[in-house]
Amino acid sequence: LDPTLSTPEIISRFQQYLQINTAQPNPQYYEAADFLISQAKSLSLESQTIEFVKGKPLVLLKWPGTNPHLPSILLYSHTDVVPSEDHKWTHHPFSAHIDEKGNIYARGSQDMKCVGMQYLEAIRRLKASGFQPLRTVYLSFAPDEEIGGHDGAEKFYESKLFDDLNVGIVLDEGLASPSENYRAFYAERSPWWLVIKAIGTPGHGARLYDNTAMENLLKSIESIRRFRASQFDMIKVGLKGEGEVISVNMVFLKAGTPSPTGFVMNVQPSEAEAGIDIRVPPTADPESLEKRIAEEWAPIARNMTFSFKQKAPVHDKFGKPMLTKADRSNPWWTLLEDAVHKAGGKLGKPEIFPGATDARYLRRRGLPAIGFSPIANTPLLLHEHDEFLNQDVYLKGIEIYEAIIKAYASFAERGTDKGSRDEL
Ligand SMILES: CSCC[C@H](NC(C)=O)C(=O)O
Ligand SMILES: [Zn+2]
Ligand SMILES: [Zn+2]
Repeated sequence: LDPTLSTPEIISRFQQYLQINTAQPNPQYYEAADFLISQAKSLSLESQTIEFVKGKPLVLLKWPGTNPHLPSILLYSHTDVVPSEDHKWTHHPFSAHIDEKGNIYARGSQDMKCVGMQYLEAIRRLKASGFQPLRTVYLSFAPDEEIGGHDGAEKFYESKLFDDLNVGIVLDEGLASPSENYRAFYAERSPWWLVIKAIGTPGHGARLYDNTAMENLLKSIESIRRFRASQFDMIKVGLKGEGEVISVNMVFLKAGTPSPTGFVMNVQPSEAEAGIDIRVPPTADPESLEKRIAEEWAPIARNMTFSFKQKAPVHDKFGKPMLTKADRSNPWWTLLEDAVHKAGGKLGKPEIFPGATDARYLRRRGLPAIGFSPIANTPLLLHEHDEFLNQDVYLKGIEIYEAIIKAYASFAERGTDKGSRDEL
């Protein structure tokens, strides 16, 4: 038996990848790229490293299919991870320590170094079994997802190089599921990062008068809170899923007249500002939200202005909601669902990803992507302390990908294989 397929070696390779410190803001991208290329060599995959931006390598691997005319499969992952407060972890976040339960502790163990390595391990098993892909399978390991993907996925998906890959379907990250059902995502919400600013008449802290900046801002905050509650209620009563409502969360408040000892206590300030993280589902009407912001949350009539730190499009470049079909009219969805079942897994109802992933830069072009991380029976710990993945869950995920990649790479039909929009 091939020793590289033994459990200790599989787990050790995962640990090696986890131990490379690719935390923002200073990810060791070249160490990660070297490791991935060494993995590619051991699997006889073709590899190239592309730096759309210097110092930020994207590693692209290729397993050529026997029919290069068919659209290819892209297995996508990002190599960077979010920072961690090391001293608050039970085990150091880059130790990849395995405890007595088989839980592997590391930043990136769920988000999403697991997925990147599972793709490779699934290919290792498929190669060992003698499987030959009909369609070409690409793997991309991209930088900077955690800081918006502008120097990674955004440039990659808009490149001529990407067009030349003739990609038919992309798999990107999903989320861990605490139940036995895997989660799969057919869309995501668009981040709108809004800053609203009120100005008003400054004055003595003891006076009651109208049109202060604080009062003006608080009126907006009240209105925002009512809207937030109305959205949250739809989740609470089970009418909508987490990704199906517009979420609105205050992330900063800025006001006051600074002094060397803190804030001046008896002056009402002339300016006050709030930052709001808004997530807009693809099915929402962006124009009515824009109207709400301009008329209710930051009306000029109340001396308010607003600006966006980020306002990701809700619709694709054809003006359609950015959705990948998640039903049996999309063969890629059908193949995924059937493969997961065949490998002994269960899939929950398809969902809208509540946060942002690199897949938005692809769906923006009207192309299909499915968000999927084969992590069941596991608490959702992405970006949290003590992020871990159990080694049995990890190994099961490899089997799941083995089934998916086999099904995707063997899929012979063409013409029907664009899963995003009817027109394609
Ligand atoms: C908008 S860039 C930041 C991306 C980040 N993604 C995740 C998955 O946490 C987010 O949704 O905030
Ligand atoms: Zn991620
Ligand atoms: Zn993340």
